[in-house]
Amino acid sequence: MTDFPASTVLGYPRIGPRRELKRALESYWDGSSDRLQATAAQLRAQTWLRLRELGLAGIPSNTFSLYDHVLDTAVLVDAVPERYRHLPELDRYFAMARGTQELPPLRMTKWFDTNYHYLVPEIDATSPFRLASDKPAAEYREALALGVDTRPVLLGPITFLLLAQAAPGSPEGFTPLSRLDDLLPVYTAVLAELAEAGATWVQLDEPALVTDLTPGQLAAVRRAYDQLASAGPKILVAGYFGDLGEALPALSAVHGIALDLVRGGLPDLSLLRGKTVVAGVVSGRDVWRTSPDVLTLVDRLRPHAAEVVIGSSCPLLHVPYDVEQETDLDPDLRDRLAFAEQKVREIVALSRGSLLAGPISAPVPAGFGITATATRSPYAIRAKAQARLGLPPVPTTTIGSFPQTGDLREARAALAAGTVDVAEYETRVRAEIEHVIRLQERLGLDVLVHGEPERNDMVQYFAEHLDGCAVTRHGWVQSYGSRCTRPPIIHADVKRAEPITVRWATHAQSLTDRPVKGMLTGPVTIVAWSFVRRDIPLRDVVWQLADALRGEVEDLEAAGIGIIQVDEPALRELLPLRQSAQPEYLEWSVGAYRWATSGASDATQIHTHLCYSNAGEVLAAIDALDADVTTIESARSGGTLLTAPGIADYSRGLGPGVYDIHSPRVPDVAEIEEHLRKILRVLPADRVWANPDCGLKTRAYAQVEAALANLVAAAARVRG
Ligand code: MET
Ligand SMILES: [Zn+2]
Repeated sequence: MTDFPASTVLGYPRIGPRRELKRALESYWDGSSDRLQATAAQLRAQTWLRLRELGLAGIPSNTFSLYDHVLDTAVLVDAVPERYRHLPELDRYFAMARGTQELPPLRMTKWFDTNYHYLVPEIDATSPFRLASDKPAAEYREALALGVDTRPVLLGPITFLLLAQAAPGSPEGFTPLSRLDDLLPVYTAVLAELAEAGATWVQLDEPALVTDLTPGQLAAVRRAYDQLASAGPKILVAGYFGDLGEALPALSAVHGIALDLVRGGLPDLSLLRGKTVVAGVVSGRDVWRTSPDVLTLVDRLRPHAAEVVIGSSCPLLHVPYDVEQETDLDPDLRDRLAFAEQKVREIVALSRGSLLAGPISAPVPAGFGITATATRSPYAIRAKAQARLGLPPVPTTTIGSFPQTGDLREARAALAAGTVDVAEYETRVRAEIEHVIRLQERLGLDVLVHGEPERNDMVQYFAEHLDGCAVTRHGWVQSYGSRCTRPPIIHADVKRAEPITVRWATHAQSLTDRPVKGMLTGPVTIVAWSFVRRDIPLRDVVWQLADALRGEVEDLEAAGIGIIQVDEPALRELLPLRQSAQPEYLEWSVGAYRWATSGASDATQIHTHLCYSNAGEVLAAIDALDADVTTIESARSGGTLLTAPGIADYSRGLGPGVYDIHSPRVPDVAEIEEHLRKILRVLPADRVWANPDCGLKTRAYAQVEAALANLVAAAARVRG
């Protein structure tokens, strides 16, 4: 019995090979174009037809989203909070995604251990679910009209509910998963609609099944899939980013399972009997070529399953489109790479037994590992030495970046195109730094920043200046909505050839008497937001970066910079999905951070910054970082940090963000003041800092000036 196409991917990038979706969204939002839906349809068609042209047999649909697939699912099942309901359809969708001047958006957080962000659905105890959109069936029919019979993809009900949060005001102890039985009829209805439209297989994405589940949650998995398996189409459950473990037996009713064989191992093979198995052997999480050796895994599966299909380990959402566009990359490196398009070719070739071995591992010396232990003097001693900074109670500061203006982007493009030389470009950067310093002085902030105008991106900038890292020109990966990043590729041992940030920081400090914070990106974050070599352990790469940054910290200090921030927003992101692996990770990641920062003298104030944290979850690790001051996202996460157990005992400086920077909305003084007062009820005034949730680079100057003026005013009020 073989009825599933022989090769497939679980999903594909959707931002567009030239970021067409980004452009279409931005011009829709600013009202300059109404081509959004047309562009979206074009991108979908282009993807289906391209995948077919590449010879892929099983082509997915409904992997497209105007903003986020979790948000799409909330809209699909009508899990729309009351406050957005008065808005017409598309405005409502974007209000949930981005907020409006009146309404904050849904909370946003990271999708498992990736750098993709999803919007967190709010589920209450009683609002009925109903099928409120025909997006999956409409996209299925759209593809069919082009002659492509696709496999619709839905976010599975378990992952949807586990990622959701209880709506504000829900009864004590309420969990969204308790609404599963109310939700399943809606899924049954979508599946029936898809069957009716002609779909034979439907893929349900359930990455939450690779995390630790309680017996009650596992029972919910079984209940859900026992029911959905008979809804009409055949069901393929995709559990990616790890091992399905205990969840696999609970999926006994479904027709097919997609296994992530890059992140996870082979499961108990007896559980695959009679099933279609998609062998996810081509990695959707890195950019390295696949070896034909992976076919040995496929051979191990074959005798146990009804059929085995070659596939990607996860949706290809997290890799760029096409390595052929990277004409500037060193050809030896490029030969070792595969982006989405190349991965599809690999999958097709593997399914035909014709994948050739290519250069795979790095032609570089083996990495070195550092495992030094590093400590600074006790905090009390440091705090005394740092009193020289003369800061007021509740000092005001920002997280580092100021708006990246069109001028700056133009200057960078001109530099890349060679129409502006380095000297001219740097003159413009210096002028921008001066502008940012003057603005902060005018606003009355206490600890200033240089604004990061020289950085296109907080990770890429360091990758450009470190040996062993390469950057791409077109390798964009969606981060959220219209936002993309170009993850660098760490392909060899990392070394710092010369100081990276010192001249920008010292220029900024030369312009003012107030302290300027030096600004570095931490080792874990650089690794989390890059594609990393596979031939040495991740921890060794992190430690190599930590050693390079340690040199930079020492150089900044020697150049007279008294406050140095080492950002680790991705610390939690790399936290292994299974609890059993977390302590080891935290030990080496925290150790690397301390190695990077512990060369600083007592009088130098070390800051760190975290976001997307569910900070309560990693409070012990934050504490172990031993930074003098930690600024952290809080407003956007609804202030949950302040109720985290142990928060009152946190003994060093803490700046829970007082407003969300992801939204264009300007917070007023009273709102910020209220946030600060809440913080001050939990923490003593001599440890509290006033700052936004995160950097300001995605905002416009008008918003930033207004918001920071209100921040300074609010801090002044609480000081009194
Ligand atoms: C995602 S964390 C950002 C930190 C960085 N220093 C900034 O302000 O942009
Ligand atoms: Zn941040």
